[in-house]
Amino acid sequence: MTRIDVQGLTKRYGPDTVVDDLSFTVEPGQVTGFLGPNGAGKSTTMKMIMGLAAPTRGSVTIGGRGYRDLPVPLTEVGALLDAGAVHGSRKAYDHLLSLAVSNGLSRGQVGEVLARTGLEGVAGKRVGGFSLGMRQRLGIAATLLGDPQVLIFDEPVNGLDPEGIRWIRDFMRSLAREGRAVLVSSHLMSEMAQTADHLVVIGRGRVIADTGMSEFLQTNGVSSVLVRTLEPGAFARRLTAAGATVRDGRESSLVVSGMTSEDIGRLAVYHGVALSELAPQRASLEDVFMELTKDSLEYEGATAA
Ligand SMILES: Nc1ncnc2c1ncn2[C@@H]1O[C@H](COP(=O)(O)OP(=O)(O)OP(=O)(O)O)[C@@H](O)[C@H]1O
Repeated sequence: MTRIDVQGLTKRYGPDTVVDDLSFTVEPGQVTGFLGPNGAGKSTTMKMIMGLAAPTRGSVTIGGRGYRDLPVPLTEVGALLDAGAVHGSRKAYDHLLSLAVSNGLSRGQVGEVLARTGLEGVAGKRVGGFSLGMRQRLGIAATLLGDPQVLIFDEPVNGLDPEGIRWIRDFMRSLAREGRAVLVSSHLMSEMAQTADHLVVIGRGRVIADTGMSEFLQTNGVSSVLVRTLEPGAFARRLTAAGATVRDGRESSLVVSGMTSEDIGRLAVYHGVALSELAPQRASLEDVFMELTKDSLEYEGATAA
C-alpha cells in the first residue's frame, strides 16, 4: 500500500511564501480532496510532489521515496496537472504509445487504458478535435499507463459539463476502491463533498483543516433545526429549558441550535406537542468553506485591489 507523505513542505518564490510548512498524508484506498481558494498553493504543492518544483524546505515521499528516486515513476505515480499539454496534431493512440514506449512500458497498456477511459472509438482521431471532456479522459488514460498506486489530479473537473463531471467523479472513486491513493484538487467544496473521503483544506499555503469528509460534514454541515408546531411559544420554552438555543424563524417557525432533530422529536413526544415540521438545516457547504478560508480570501482580495 503506497501513500504520499508531505512533511513540513515549504516553497518560497522570492519574498512570497506560497506553501508554508504543509504536512499531510494521502492514504491508499480513498480519495483525498485538496481544497483551497485560487492561489492557495495547491498546484505548487502538487508540482513539488511530482518533483517539478524544488521545495525550499521539507519533504515529500511516495511510498517512502522522493519522486526523483523512483526507478520507473509512471509505475508508481500518475499525475494530470494540465490536460492541455498534448500536441493537437497527435492521435490519441500515438500520444499514449509514445508515453508508454519512452517510459519502458508495454504497448498492451495503451489499449487497456483507452478502454478503461472509454476512448477506444476515438483512439485514431487527432487530439486537436477533442472536447475538453475527451482531453481530460486522455490525460487520465496517460496517468494510468504504468498502473500506478498513487494518482494526482489538479482541478480535473474545471470547465466540464455535468456529464463530464460525473464521469470523472465516478472514475476517481473507482480508482480509490481499487486501493489506490487518489489526491484531487478543487476550489469547489460542493464538488469535493461528492467525491472525497478525506479532506485537506489549505489557505495561503497553510493547512486549515485535515479531516474525514463525514466528520467534516457532521461538524460543519448541520447548523440548526427548523421546527414548526401550533404552540411555538410553549415549545420554545421547553427547548430552552432542555439546553437548546431558540430563535423565531419565518412564518412562526422555530430555529433551534445546540440540539439534534432526534432529541427535539423526543422532547416533543415527551411533552405531547404535535410537530408539523422537523427539518435539519444544512449550512451550504460552500458557506462553510468560505467561512473557513475567509482570511486567505480577504488577503487575496486585498492583493487583487
Ligand atoms: N513559478 C512561480 N513564480 C512565482 N510565483 C508563483 C509561481 N508559481 C505559483 N506562484 C504563486 O504562488 C501562489 C500559489 O499558486 P498555486 O498555483 O499553487 O495556487 P493554487 O491553489 O493552485 O491556485 P489556482 O487554483 O489558482 O491555480 C500564487 O500566488 C501564484 O501566483
